[in-house]
Amino acid sequence: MQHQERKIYKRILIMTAVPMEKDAVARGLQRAEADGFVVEVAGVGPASAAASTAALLAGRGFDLVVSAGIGGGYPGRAAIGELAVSSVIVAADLGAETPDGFVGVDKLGFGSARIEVDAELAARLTEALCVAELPAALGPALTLSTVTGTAATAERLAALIPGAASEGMEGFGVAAAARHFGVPALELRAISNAVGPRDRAAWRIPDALRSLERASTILAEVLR
Ligand SMILES: O=C(O)c1cccc(C(=O)CC[C@H]2O[C@@H](n3cnc4c(=O)[nH]cnc43)[C@H](O)[C@@H]2O)c1
Repeated sequence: MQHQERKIYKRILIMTAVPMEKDAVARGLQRAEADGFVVEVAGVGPASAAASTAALLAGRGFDLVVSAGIGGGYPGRAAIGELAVSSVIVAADLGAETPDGFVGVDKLGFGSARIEVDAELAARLTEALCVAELPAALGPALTLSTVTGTAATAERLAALIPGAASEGMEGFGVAAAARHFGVPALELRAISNAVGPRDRAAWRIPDALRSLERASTILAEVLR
């Protein structure tokens, strides 16, 4: 097996989209009696997330940024109430629509829609969550500006990004800001809904916030 270097992170910025996610993360960190963490609200969507994260990273000495919140889970990969840890963060709608379908920026040749994460940390966090009886999937975390609301789009995205585990609206924005400052990023989603046909009544936001709180305790323990 290839040896993966274990990096030590001491100053960690956690970006959530909304205050209720920030509060859940803060409760989890408090239970772990963690220090070195700052939790902030980024706003909803990749642009707001990137701008807020960049403003916080400028000159503040953070060495890891985590995008955390509730999210959609891809069927068969992450169920409601479970967790999803990013193996890579992907801007899934960054590209061009053509008569033959969607073409991503990588293929178009103007940048990349993928931001790599610290693979060793992602694997270690996923394992620690599972050991704590918080089922967690390790896989691509997709960022979209529009929440997926049809089976056709969910199937297209799952085929486009094999192994897609979660969907959110901020991860790539947070990670793009982190990359700009040379800081590694990770995404952690607590699943509130299945990615697929829109069924707002089936969303389980309180359950996902409870999972996010528990996962934040484990995140602090893993980073300690
Ligand atoms: O449509 C509604 O009534 C509604 C009410 C509350 C929240 C929403 C959202 O769309 C929340 C977006 C927010 O949550 C994340 N999120 C949660 N599930 C997903 C998803 O399946 N796909 C993308 N994003 C999701 C997202 O990161 C935002 O921060 C709607």
